[in-house]
Amino acid sequence: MSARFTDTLREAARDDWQAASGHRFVTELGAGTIAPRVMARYLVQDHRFLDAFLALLGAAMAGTDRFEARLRLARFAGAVAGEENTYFERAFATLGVTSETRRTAPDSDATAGFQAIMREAAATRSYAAALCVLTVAEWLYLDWASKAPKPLPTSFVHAEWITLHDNPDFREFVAFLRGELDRVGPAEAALCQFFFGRAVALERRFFDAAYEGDGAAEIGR
Ligand SMILES: Cc1ncc(CO)c(N)n1
Repeated sequence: MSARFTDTLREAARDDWQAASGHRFVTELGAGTIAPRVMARYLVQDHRFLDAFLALLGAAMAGTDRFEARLRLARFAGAVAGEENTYFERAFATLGVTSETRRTAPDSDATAGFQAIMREAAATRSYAAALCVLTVAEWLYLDWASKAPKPLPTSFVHAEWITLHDNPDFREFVAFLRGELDRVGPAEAALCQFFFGRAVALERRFFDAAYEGDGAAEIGR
């Protein structure tokens, strides 16, 4: 039995994948022990990630060769723009993150790296390249979220960040992305390896960044 294309991509990025999905951030989130300033710093950066992510979804939507795929991507974009975005607003209010902080906190290197790779993937006009970055982002989050200990932590700030990435619709969307990448990726295998591997490394750095910046970038308490 030959391995799926997406399994091959993940295997090639194995070290960074495991470091990200087993990151301290994930462990502390699942236990509900994460420091509020770490969670706040992460969410401020992730809200910016979401902006670039939506733009990349748009590129995939434009680039796909199938109507069914365009519909699926569009439905997901609706969920991200809707319920996921309101989570951020409620979490910022609960954590006491002001609009001033959200506006003025500098981009972390990982955030800037994600914005750059997403723009780069969109600029290739390759559906496969866009799919690689989207697949890493969603599959890796499903991976750690589905392993979170039960019962979930009591604060919605923690619990909802887990359930947003571990629910039947999200699971089905990851299966869709993988199926699409298995279908169109092999024709552009080298390009896919290039984007997939860098995106996994950025996921790891993105979690690292939540624990850095106890200086000028410090927010919260
Ligand atoms: C950095 C990052 N990767 C993946 C996801 C899942 O969409 C997210 N919200 N943030």
